[in-house]
Amino acid sequence: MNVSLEEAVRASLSRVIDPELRRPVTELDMIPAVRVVEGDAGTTRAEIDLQLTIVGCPAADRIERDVREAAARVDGIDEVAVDVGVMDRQTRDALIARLRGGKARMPFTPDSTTRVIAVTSGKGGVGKSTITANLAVALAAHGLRVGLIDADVFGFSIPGLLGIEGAKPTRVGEAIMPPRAHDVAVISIGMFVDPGAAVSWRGPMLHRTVEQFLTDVYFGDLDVLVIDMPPGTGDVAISVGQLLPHAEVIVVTTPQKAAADVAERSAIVARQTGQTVIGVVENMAGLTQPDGSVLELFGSGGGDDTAARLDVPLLARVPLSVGLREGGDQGIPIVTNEGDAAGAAIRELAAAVARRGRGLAGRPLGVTPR
Ligand SMILES: Nc1ncnc2c1ncn2[C@@H]1O[C@H](COP(=O)(O)OP(=O)(O)OP(=O)(O)O)[C@@H](O)[C@H]1O
Repeated sequence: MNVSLEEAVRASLSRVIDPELRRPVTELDMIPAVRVVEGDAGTTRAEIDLQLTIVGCPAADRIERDVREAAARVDGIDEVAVDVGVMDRQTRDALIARLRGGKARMPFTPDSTTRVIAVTSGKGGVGKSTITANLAVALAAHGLRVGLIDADVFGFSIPGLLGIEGAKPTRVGEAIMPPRAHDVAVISIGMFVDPGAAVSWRGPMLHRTVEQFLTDVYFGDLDVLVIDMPPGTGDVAISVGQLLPHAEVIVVTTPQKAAADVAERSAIVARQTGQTVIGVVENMAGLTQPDGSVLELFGSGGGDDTAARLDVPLLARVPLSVGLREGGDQGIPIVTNEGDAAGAAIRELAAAVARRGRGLAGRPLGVTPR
């Protein structure tokens, strides 16, 4: 037994990160034992016990490979043997409880450090989900830890927009591990229902689903949680309002006057629940043609009009863009493409949102009563 080499192997393993839990495997009770022994022909062999959180862990191969490589990098280690097993239930439950800080309750409370940004619209088809998916990816590109909840239960489209259609969350005990795409942890009702199935739930079921997404999904520590709201002012909007009264709301509208009218209503519902409307995004704004003229397919003025009526800033004007639409169809967010004007507008939106920081809305002020 070589104690200092064992310590060196452990130190190297502490840099192996579980891709789902986003923590070092050594902090996750996944490495119960490291032994350094003399191998055949006088070599020095590291023997590592690796305990995965669940049977059939989708990241198993990657974790095992990373563990093997990390141990092999240690000076003085000639061979590595990894014995892969699975945690017993007690260890797993204790781990999940520890990760959640002992909290079985919703972590996104007003006093948490995670900003919640709900993206809403008055009516469907204005590009709310496309803007939300791109905004989340652009915020992650700023180095923020970002989660995304697709609360558009009846019209979920986020998995497709991010190129993870068919991805399933992993269950670790009671906790649900969200799939990741473009550095964003994503959960959607689309991951739980059969492909092509229509969701036709009533209010209490919708409320429970939103609650479960907020409570049972393990997002880890997030800087920002972005929520793709269903269009309009229905049950989900009210549930999110009750569960997340401190959320900041972005209203998406088109330049059309009729869209601006209904957009205002969704903002009013948000305000009634105590949420703060931080601004408006005008989507499908004028498209610059090759000859330099601007095609205003949906008219103009809807964004400014909505912002003025709500007394909030117009945060971005996102032009009509073939690239944005194609990117959505292909699951490649346009913000990853430097050349597109719509992508640039959403990146600027993300920069403005990131700059804004978290306001005091719904937050305990920490004033000591006298
Ligand atoms: N700026 C844009 N330029 C071109 N096409 C766009 C733009 N924004 C969105 N689209 C397209 O418009 C359609 C509707 O977009 P999206 O699904 O994001 O709308 P939505 O408001 O979320 O709708 P719903 O709430 O009904 O799900 C999609 O096909 C999308 O690719």
